[in-house]
Amino acid sequence: DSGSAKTTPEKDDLEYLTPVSIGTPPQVLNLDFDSGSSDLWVFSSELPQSSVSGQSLYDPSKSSTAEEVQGATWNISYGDQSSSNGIVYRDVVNVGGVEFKSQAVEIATTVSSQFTRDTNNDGLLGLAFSSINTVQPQQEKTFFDNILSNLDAPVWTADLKYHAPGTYDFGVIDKSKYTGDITYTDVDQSDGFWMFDVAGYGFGNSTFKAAPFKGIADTGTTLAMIPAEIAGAYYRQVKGAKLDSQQGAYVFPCDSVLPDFIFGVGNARYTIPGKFINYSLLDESDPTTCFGGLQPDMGIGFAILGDILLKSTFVVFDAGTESTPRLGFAKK
Ligand SMILES: NCc1ccc(-c2ccco2)nc1
Repeated sequence: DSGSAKTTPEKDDLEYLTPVSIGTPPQVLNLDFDSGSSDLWVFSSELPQSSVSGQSLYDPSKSSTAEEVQGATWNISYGDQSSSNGIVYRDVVNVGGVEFKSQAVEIATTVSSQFTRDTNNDGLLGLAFSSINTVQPQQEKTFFDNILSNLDAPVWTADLKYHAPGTYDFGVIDKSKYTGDITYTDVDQSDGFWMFDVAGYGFGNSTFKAAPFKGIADTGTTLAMIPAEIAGAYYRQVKGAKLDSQQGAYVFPCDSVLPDFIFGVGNARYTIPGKFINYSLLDESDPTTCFGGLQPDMGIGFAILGDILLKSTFVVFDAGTESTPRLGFAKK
């Protein structure tokens, strides 16, 4: 098998939403594919109306193939302090033409206010490792893990774009989506993430610094959270940039010309255009102050390489054959 699904950015590329068919007859929900977590959860008919504001709801009672997983529950909280929890069904799930007949579909009975406010996001589809799936008492597998043995190649790929739709592919590496060679690097899955070594960085007129740091490839995070000293050095190149202590984030005059940011994978070098790093207005009411796409990580011990970085490349998430997973990066 192989398949391809179009993914569409919300405003400012806050997140990318991908249609997923669930159940019989198919109920289509737009999910946030998240390589930083491992639960497939959806807004559901079991939520109180006060928690729903326009989202599409999965209703298992309307699916002839839905079966409740008796006694199973789930409960997840994310780095942005959002959270959700509920109970578990199994049902047919189809992503871009690739189908799994008994995927754990975790239906939300509670969602935090951030999710309620995010009106186009109908839930998340986790693509990190199944070892951090939150279902109890028996952990469930991710969609990728479930379909892996049926895929023509043990991979999924992300081709995210700046302010434009992109694609998530499963089981195939589409040569039309990148240029040059793919540079692969080993993944340490011990924390359940796609964690790898960034070989170093560079920006503006500074030369590339071979100072490696660990990071996770996280399609479900908007920005790139990098070591604080690197973020500080980058914004010192931007006239008028400052660390907004209230936000704990760098802001700068919106008319700033931001330097490109270079990151290394192995011997390869990739460029995040400065344009991508001029992420958005800090506040709709102040058109002069903008918010950076590169921000300091919160000292959690690794960088979080989210969409700001990923959208500048074509990324291969490779489960590997002798189960040694790896990440591939290519220019595009
Ligand atoms: N990194 C996973 C993730 C994705 C989306 C969200 C989210 C959307 C609206 C509110 O919170 N939170 C965490």
